[in-house]
Amino acid sequence: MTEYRFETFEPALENGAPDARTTAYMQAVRAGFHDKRVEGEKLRRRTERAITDERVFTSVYADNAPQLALPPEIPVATFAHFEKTVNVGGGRLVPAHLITWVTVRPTHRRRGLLRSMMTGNLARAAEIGYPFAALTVTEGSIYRRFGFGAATWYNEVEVDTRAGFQMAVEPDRRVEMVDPHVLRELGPELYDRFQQMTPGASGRQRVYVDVASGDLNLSTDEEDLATRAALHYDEDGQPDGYVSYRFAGWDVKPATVEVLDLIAASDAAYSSLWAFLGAVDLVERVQFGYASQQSPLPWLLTDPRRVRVLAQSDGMWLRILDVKKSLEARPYSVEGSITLAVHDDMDYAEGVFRLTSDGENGTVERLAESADSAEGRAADLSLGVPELGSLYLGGADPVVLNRAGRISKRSEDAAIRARALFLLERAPYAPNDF
Ligand SMILES: CC(=O)SCCNC(=O)CCNC(=O)[C@H](O)C(C)(C)COP(=O)(O)OP(=O)(O)OC[C@H]1O[C@@H](n2cnc3c(N)ncnc32)[C@H](O)[C@@H]1OP(=O)(O)O
Repeated sequence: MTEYRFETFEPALENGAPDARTTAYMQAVRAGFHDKRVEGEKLRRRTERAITDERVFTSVYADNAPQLALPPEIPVATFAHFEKTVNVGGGRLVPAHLITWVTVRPTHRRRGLLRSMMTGNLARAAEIGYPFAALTVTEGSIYRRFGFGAATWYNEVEVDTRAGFQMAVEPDRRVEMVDPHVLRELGPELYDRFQQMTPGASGRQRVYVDVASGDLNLSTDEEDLATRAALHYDEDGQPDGYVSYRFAGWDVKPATVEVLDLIAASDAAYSSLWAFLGAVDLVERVQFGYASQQSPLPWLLTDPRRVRVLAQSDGMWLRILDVKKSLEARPYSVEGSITLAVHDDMDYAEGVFRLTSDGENGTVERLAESADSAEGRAADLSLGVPELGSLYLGGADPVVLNRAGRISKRSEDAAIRARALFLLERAPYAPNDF
């Protein structure tokens, strides 16, 4: 039987190049996601970004490799975690444990390596005291078993900008084109303002700035000279939003602009940036992969049918580790109280909890250790920890989850009361993966 060795470490550069352990890890991740090998300067830059994001790597090594097989220094499985804040509503930014770069080599899959890495990692996150962990997924069927539930969603949209594109309410159009490099500094500043006003938005990794500013084309790993950018200015002449985009090429029909990033720290910026995109000549279509599901976009246009949703995707999945901390961290906008019986196979969130809101803050009292107790049987709602993750930012509707049999209610109006309690000022949205 293969023996496995687990090692957790920080990526590092040595004499300007990633050290051997980091290089081997990065190559294993690339292989796990079917990406080309990267070497030299490109590998150094990728490693630098991981260091900037303060990612912590876990590698799993197999103890033996037959002749000609990949050498034992190349991990057979990888995992990474890092900390970023997540807006849990009302501009409250909570440090969260983010998980990424989970791969297992095909010849070692389904032997429990993901399970080992995940259970060990979540245990450490809970011990440190994170209220929740989060990840974005390649497949929707993997992470529920570890207690994660989808909590934010986004749409891939395309907008028909041919003749006749018209704004329903004329925006201020205080938009100017800029050298995309200005976003190296300005992009993160504007993103911070956007994050502050957007429930579900998490601190973003370095790669998003590099793409928005044209420093990185993800397909070539090189600078992208096709990147263009525009800023919106507020009444005082200060930037409060940007769009970064590229023309898809003359071979693409209809002529298309691909939005790389669109970050608006005001509604005026949002509508003026779309008005700008709709006015780019020789272009018939604008595509954006990370549009909010409940954005004002269709309402901005005289013809809402010009916005077509090409795909819907779940974004961030949450794993509540501490029910009391999580529910008390977020704000509430209505007064009320509800009891929740939460089932958690991994035990972190198991129990019966009473959430009471004064219309602003919530307090949580733990009524019983087990959801299968008498208190649990009397609770208003009974649900699994993944469903609690989905409800947490107000993104999933408890009435719908109840209809799907994913949560059960003990009192007639419990799901409707939960809906009102959990709703935040905006639908949760994060314009990125991690
Ligand atoms: C946060 C992120 O990084 S998302 C990226 C995830 N990675 C990828 O998609 C890369 C390609 N896939 C892989 O590398 C691997 O197949 C992984 C990481 C998804 C799974 O790794 P494995 O070591 O095979 O998983 P492991 O053996 O620990 O399985 C644990 C459980 O998950 C289940 N499982 C594993 N992969 C999948 C899957 N793709 N779909 C559904 N269930 C899965 C297993 O059946 C097992 O179920 P059980 O608890 O009922 O026994």
